Amino acid sequence: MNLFSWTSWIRQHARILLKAAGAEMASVLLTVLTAWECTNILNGLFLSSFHSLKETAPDFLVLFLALVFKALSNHYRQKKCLRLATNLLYICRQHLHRHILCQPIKQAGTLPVLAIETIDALAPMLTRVLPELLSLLIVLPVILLAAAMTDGLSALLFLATLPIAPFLLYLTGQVTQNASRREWHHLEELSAGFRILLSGMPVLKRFRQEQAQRLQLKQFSEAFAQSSLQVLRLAFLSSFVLELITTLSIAIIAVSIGLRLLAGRIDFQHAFFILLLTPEFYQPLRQIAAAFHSVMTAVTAKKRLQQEGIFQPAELQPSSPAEVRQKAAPTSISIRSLFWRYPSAQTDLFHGLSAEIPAGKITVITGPSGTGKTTLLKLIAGLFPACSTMICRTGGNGVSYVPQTPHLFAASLADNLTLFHSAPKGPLRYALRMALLDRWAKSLPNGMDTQLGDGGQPLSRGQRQRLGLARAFLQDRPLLLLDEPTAGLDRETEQQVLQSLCAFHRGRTIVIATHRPAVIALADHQIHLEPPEDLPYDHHN
Ligand SMILES: Nc1ncnc2c1ncn2[C@@H]1O[C@H](COP(=O)(O)OP(=O)(O)OP(=O)(O)O)[C@@H](O)[C@H]1O
Repeated sequence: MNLFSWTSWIRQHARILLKAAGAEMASVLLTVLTAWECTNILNGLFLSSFHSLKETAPDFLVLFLALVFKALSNHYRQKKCLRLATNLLYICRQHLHRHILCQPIKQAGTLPVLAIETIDALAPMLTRVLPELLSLLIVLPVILLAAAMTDGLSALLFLATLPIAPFLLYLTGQVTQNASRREWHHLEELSAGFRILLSGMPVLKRFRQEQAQRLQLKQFSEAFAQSSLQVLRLAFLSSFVLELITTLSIAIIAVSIGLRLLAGRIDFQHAFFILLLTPEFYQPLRQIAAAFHSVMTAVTAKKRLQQEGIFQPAELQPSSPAEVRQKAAPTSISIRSLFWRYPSAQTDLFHGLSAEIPAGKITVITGPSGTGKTTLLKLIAGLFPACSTMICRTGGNGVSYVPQTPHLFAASLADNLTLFHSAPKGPLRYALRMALLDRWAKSLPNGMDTQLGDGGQPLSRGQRQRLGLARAFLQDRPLLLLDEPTAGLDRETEQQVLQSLCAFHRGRTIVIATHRPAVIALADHQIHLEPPEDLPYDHHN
């Protein structure tokens, strides 16, 4: 994954990063202003021109405003970084889910760790480290410039002490990497151990062996605890060393200023100004050191996700309905000598099945119950792994599959329709109208924001099916696969749905598994499946 290939990542999030960088720039300029005002006030009150507090009032006002605006810009920058992190986690989870649905993950025991711990570990990288990296890039040059304009020697000392901390970070990073990798490995072992234990619990209980497993689980958790402690120890050590280095650097600069102040080679106002800026200069480095553990964890987590093959760089953008809404050539499908059986079955469901699905036409798959209509649709949709030479798709990419009972989430109607993507209102209304759900949606007290219960409560079976259809209309892909789309509908509603399908099908390929005569009558092409005794068969209409 190129999440941390900075060039592509920065390109994708350029706008939000620019806003965060703008806020950081404002914040550092306000820091310089605050330091200047502080020195001005102290200088005025104790050493020179001002005689009363009243005369310092304008400086106090500027100081107060600078502090307020600095807090606001910090808050704004933090908000932007949080948004980046949320976005990143959303994309990561989306890829993980896609990965799980497309190809089963080899070691199912690692799944909870991947889904929860590994992906969550990426967040602090953006919420804690990214703001500090931004600071590093913006704060350092600005403060260096301010120092150079005030006192050249201090600026030189800043420059000389600066590379020590990153060099140390690099060295500790090398050491910590292995420890962090071990920590993840033990966490995955522990999770897999739990999973196996839970799935085997009925058998273990029957043979009264459940207590015997405690020892192994104990070993797993101890190994994980040890490796976590090792990482924390290293992280603590690296933070301590960096803290020490930055404190020493601050001390060197403070001593140099103090000596020159005593010798009269620098005036109080400038010396105090530099002294106030010095901790600010090293602050981003200290923060990065404090978040060093998060960095190491995020780097290892990223590698772990890459190893699972969950991310491909080009796939990083979420595919929203709007993005998929592209005009592509309708798909044609060629099924050649398809052999297929469910892993748990004794016989082939398809034994040398051949059929053609022409582009831009409505094809129905018919046949007695249990002959594999649903399975064939799933194979075409790519939900089951089948050899690509057996089912060959040409034309536009993108499939919408509407199962017999579409899965509905305990979420708003809009989210159920868009599958949690954002979509403009126009296409949403169009999709609902095409699925004959527009009047019903309008009658709802909260319209599109109405919350549905788990499994789509309180929608009727027909409404659920039509909501599945509305999803497909919204996705607008060149190949539409429908499993019994009118099974729960009365004749009149069925006719209306079929009219919608006819209107929608122009330029798209539609494949419908059905028993209903009205749907069969609509088709341009038919594939009839026979029960397995009649094998082998060939279906060209
Ligand atoms: N997950 C599964 N594991 C094992 N066998 C399955 C699985 N799903 C379906 N089958 C079997 O595969 C055969 C075909 O099922 P499928 O649902 O594709 O048939 P269908 O023609 O769509 O049936 P219907 O018209 O009743 O919907 C059936 O014998 C079914 O029992």
